[in-house]
Amino acid sequence: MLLTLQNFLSHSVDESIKWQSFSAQLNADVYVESPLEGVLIFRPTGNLPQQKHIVLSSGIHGNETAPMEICNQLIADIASGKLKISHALMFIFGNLPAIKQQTRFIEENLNRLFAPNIEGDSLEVPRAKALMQQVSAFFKDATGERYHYDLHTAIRASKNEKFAVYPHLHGKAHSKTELQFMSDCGVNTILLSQSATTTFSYYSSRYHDAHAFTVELGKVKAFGQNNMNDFVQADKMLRHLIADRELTLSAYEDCPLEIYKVNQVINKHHADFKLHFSEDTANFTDYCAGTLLASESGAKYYAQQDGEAIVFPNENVAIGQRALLTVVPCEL
Ligand SMILES: O=C(O)CCC(=O)N[C@@H](CCC(=O)O)C(=O)O
Ligand SMILES: [Zn+2]
Repeated sequence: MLLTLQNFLSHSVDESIKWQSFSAQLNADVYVESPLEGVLIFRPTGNLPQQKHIVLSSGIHGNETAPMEICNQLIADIASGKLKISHALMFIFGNLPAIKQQTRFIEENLNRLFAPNIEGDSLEVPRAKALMQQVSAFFKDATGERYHYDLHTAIRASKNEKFAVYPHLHGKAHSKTELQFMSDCGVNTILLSQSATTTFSYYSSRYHDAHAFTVELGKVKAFGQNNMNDFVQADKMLRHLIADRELTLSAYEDCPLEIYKVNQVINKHHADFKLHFSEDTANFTDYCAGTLLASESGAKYYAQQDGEAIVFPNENVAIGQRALLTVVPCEL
């Protein structure tokens, strides 16, 4: 089992290994179980009061490698005893066939399928259902706070290299502590979503009352091409979160946060959907009010305010899906 945990990612995508669930006492302090392919749970031995329940997911998009490499190393270090744990932890490698093929998804974007009543024929639908079941079971008995950081990397370069989407909270207050944690991870730009979505982080936030974020740690690169120095701060803070009962964070006033709110969610309705800026335009490039950003049969989409910036532009998404977000600076 130790061998498996030294490279759980490889184990999860190795077609020559017939996957089997397992559970075992890892050492005197840690119990480990793998209830589903690509899913691993560590629990501290003994009933620690107020322990956190923390989900770290990566590979929800199969080509976003840096977060998987970070999580794989965290797992290996817990397995070897180098990294102690103070909380219940669930690691998820999301879209295993897509990870094997080094592609964003196989048939459908997994990160649009996290809705309790999701139905569909794609390869990704049963995986989304199984992951929602796992997360529900994990959070079910949590007495302390719940957390879910869904770790990604973005297709485009970004003016603000690391950023996080804070799912819509339906009137609940945003957590300043969570923003301090993000900032200490090197994630200084936060997008406040203004509507319900079917992303994994929204699912955990909405249905499990977890502190949840989609965290964009940089730009997509192939396995082995990531410069792990780019993730030192995030890695350090994740280790601190995992190992210590309480977090020590920078004061909110000292966090160099840039907060934006989503202004427009622009979905693609027709095959001729077209962006009106170049392919190498970085996320957070901003425009003057009235600039044409995108068009398709029967519709033109403009910047509505000076300083409105683009995020996640992608004209190749499936019809009906989000092709562009626009964001504007705001206060919390
Ligand atoms: O760079 C891109 O265009 C996409 C990067 C990515 O996968 N982003 C997530 C964001 C999810 C959210 O809005 O919370 C996604 O599109 O699924
Ligand atoms: Zn992604």
